[in-house]
Amino acid sequence: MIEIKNLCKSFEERPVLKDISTKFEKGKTNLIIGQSGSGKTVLLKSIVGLLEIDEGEILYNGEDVAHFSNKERKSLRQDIGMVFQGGALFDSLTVEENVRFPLDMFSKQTEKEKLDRVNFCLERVDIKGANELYPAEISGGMRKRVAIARAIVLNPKYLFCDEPNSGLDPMTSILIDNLINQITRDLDITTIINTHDMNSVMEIGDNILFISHGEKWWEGNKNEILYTSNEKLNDFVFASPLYREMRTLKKQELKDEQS
Ligand SMILES: Nc1ncnc2c1ncn2[C@@H]1O[C@H](COP(=O)(O)OP(=O)(O)OP(=O)(O)O)[C@@H](O)[C@H]1O
Repeated sequence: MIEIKNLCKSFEERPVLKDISTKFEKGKTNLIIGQSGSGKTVLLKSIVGLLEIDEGEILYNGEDVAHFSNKERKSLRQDIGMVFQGGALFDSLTVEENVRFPLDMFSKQTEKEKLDRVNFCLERVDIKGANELYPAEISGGMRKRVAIARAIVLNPKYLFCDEPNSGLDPMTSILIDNLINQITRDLDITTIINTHDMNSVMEIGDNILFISHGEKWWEGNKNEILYTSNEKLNDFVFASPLYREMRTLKKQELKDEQS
């Protein structure tokens, strides 16, 4: 589990995150949503330690990272898998080399063990026979799968994904969402996803944090969001007639399940 307490972050005295507290639970898909520029990426980067915070606490399994020794920080870094916006694969490396990269950096496994692990992870994300291909030779959806395989190759406890569906068609987005959701449960890890995708919100949001202008406005799960009276959140999530329609259908589905 990851907990943040009273987190504040400014850039040149311009506050970007204002006193945010929340918990991201283990074995659950935690989503951060909010308008463009609301502070989602800054929050994610602060949690993984890519940005220094001004105030507050970031606790991994109850331990404040501010008090970690260098050794503990290094160990935490290896427990973190990241799927960056756009995938961020190395263009000059093959699919296999991309996924093996963290193993080459951090593990002392033999070549055979590394190859077995790479193939296991590629199979886990449903990619077979693409080991020798380069990122430019595969589709956007496959590149996301490779990025996920690379993110889980070191068996992380925490998985961070920044806009994993950006640039994907709706069908592929659903497949990627389901894959991340399933991996989160199978590996029992803490997953945090930044997203704009309202379909993700309604399908895989075990825990949803809504931020606006750097402030926490709402949190809850994918069922609770259907019934929220929070005006700002409603305007953001159910702005389009399509999503309002989807909300009606989902509410009916929930009623049917309960009766
Ligand atoms: N390194 C930086 N220096 C100065 N300002 C920054 C920096 N990084 C982010 N910001 C500012 O912080 C605010 C929040 O940015 P952030 O990237 O977190 O938004 P976001 O919610 O992730 O947006 P999007 O959905 O478009 O990716 C923006 O106003 C941005 O300009």
